[in-house]
Amino acid sequence: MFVRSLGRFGATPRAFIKPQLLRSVPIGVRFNSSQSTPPPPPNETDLKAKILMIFGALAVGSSIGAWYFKDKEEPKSAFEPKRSPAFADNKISVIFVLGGPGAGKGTQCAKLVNEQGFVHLSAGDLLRAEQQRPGSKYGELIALYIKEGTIVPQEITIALLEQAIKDQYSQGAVRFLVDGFPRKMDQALTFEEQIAKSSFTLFFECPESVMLERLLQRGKTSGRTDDNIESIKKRFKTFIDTSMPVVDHFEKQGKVVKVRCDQPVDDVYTKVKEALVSKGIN
Ligand SMILES: Nc1ncnc2c1ncn2[C@@H]1O[C@H](COP(=O)(O)OP(=O)(O)O)[C@@H](O)[C@H]1O
Ligand SMILES: O=c1ccn([C@@H]2O[C@H](COP(=O)(O)OP(=O)(O)O)[C@@H](O)[C@H]2O)c(=O)[nH]1
Repeated sequence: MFVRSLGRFGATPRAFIKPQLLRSVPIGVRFNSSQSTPPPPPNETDLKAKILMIFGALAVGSSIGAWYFKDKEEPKSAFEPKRSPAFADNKISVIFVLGGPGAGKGTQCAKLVNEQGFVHLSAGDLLRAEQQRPGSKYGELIALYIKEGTIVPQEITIALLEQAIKDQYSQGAVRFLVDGFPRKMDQALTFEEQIAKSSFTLFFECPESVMLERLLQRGKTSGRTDDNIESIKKRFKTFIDTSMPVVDHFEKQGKVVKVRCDQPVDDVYTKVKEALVSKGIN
């Protein structure tokens, strides 16, 4: 109500200025060039008094308006628009895949794609592709966030994911593994509100020492700007401080299945399949 009042009165005080008041302002610049001599300068005390009168009228007008409208609601449409996700009513199923950097999310997702017909969307891959897309206005920004191991503003990542899901959906895909996302609470809430509810989160638990070793190893060939010790330390910190609260959030809803991943790839995969079965996915 307060904000609405400001919008109504604060932005349009002119509605309360009487036209005759405007006309009576002795504006010195309003000088008729047909006059041979400029009119005498207005008396200063007179000028001040009139300016004060205008401000007074404005204040009184605003107060009267505010009082008049104070109990009146803005007219409501008969049909209040309902905010619902782009993919409501279980049109698609989305599994979030989370875990620390280097936990093996991408590796396991790739196996699920081959064997179970999921579409794998890695938020990190989408961001890296956007970063490299010629003409992207977000390229530099994304590069900076990735190197620093921080989370790219959600608007960018969610727009990329939404586009990718829509593209795939139009080709018939309905089962999605959304890998490395959501990494921050705002992303989790926005995605579920605007795109689709997640079925559950597959969370990979892995000791930091194992992840560090894997990332350093990956860094020898990945060409990634963040697979180096400085960036890795920052990524670990972001994971604990910013991403773990997301896992806790979904856990409270009973929507997390955890899998330990400090074992050989195929052993981890066996447990991944068991985890999916426990959630009704075969
Ligand atoms: N279970 C595993 N055992 C050993 N190495 C693994 C395992 N899973 C993944 N890796 C390797 O560790 C690195 C990180 O895996 P990746 O799937 O890219 O992790 P994430 O997507 O979580 O960052 C890759 O080089 C991958 O080959
Ligand atoms: O939703 C996301 C996912 C990824 N990233 C950025 O992309 C980087 C790499 O993420 P990716 O999932 O590719 O790699 P991982 O850290 O899991 O190995 C992260 O550190 C973030 O800087 C992001 O900002 N938002």
